Amino acid sequence: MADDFTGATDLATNWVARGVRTTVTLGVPTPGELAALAGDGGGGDAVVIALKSRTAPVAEAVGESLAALAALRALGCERIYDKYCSTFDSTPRGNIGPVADALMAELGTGLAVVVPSFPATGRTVYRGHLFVGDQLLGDSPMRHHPLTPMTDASLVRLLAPQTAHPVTTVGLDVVRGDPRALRAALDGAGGEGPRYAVVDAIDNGDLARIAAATADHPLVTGGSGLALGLPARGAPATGAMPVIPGHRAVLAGSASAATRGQIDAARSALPSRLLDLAALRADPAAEVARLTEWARAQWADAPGTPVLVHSAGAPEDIERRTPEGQRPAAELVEEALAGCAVAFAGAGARQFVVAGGETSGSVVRALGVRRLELGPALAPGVSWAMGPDAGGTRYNLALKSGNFGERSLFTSAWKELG
Ligand SMILES: Nc1ncnc2c1ncn2[C@@H]1O[C@H](COP(=O)(O)OP(=O)(O)OP(=O)(O)O)[C@@H](O)[C@H]1O
Ligand SMILES: O=C(O)[C@@H](O)C(=O)CO
Repeated sequence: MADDFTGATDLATNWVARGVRTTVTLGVPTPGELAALAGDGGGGDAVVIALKSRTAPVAEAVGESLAALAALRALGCERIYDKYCSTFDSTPRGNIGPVADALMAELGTGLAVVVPSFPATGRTVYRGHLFVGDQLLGDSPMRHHPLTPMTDASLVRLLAPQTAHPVTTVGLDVVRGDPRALRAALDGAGGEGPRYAVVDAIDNGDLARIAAATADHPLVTGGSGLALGLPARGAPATGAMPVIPGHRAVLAGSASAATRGQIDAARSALPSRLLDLAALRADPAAEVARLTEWARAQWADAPGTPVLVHSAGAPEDIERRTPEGQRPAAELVEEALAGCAVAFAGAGARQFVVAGGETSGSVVRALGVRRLELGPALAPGVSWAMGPDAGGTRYNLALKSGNFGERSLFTSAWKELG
């Protein structure tokens, strides 16, 4: 299970790359959807349930995660991967700790590894500290995140306030040493109550060692990198994803540095609009209608051209304090981009790149898409996918984590769709 929608396709991308046939469900499957998944052979070798729980109230995040666990068990899943952000996005109150505590209790396991490392995207863990490229997490642009500013890099200090269980570390020397010593360090059978082990990993070889040592663990937690540690089961398990013809749009509600770079690179090539927070506060529906008229005009002028709607081209666009008596910008932006998705779909858009996990959650829920099959990969942790809404209208969706992808992604992604 993943705590946001881009995280879900990120994990699925890595499993698919290792030859694991993977289905993504958007939200906890209903009994009917579970029956359909079971009928399709359990959805493949793995199922990822995408939640929108990263910034939800703690009790809601725990409740949704336990519901996801029940659904996965009903499908016969024996090993659970609790996927959170590779930059450990959370607040001192949660939700990473409370969710993992609840999963450990439910699964009756004595130890859960904590492995945010994802070297292909620059996330590495050394001596229990999380790096983003060359910077410690707390010095990286993540310190300015609108919802979960990350101002420390010590995973022990970040996790400890979120859980009553001890948080221990396993150093790179142990990871790279005798596999029996690594297994022993990750043995949760001590009987002293549950604990966490933050495990160092700075390359994919380290992740493979950790994956081997935890192969019989009922629960692992981390970013998606650990999935790359699985032995490959053959060629990447992408099916032949159908390309759904229709207009194209990029909806970027991520304010992360990589997304801002992608917006900057795309603005000279694509027609673009920055969301106007004042106009959204005055009349959100009218603003979405204006954007839709504008998009229609762009598609009429240049069929096949993607339009770009974004909420933060520069750090100054990020509203850090909500004006007295007003709705928070994050809520307005998510609602507006979800509204654009529905209205653009009504105008014939079928291919969307969506940037940001919370944003993707809002957009995909609004479109009513509940299940995705993965297609070609666009970048580490990012793939095209295809999913239908309740009425059977199908979409190609690339749900891009805020900090993932090359600068050119918003213009280059479309090549994969022909
Ligand atoms: N200009 C802005 N001012 C304040 N908040 C904004 C602004 N633009 C976007 N936001 C909000 O910031 C949040 C960004 O979160 P989101 O998860 O979508 O992106 P991200 O954190 O960059 O991506 P990911 O979680 O995949 O790393 C959203 O709730 C969005 O509505
Ligand atoms: O792990 C990551 O960095 C991403 O999948 C993510 O969760 C961003 O929301």
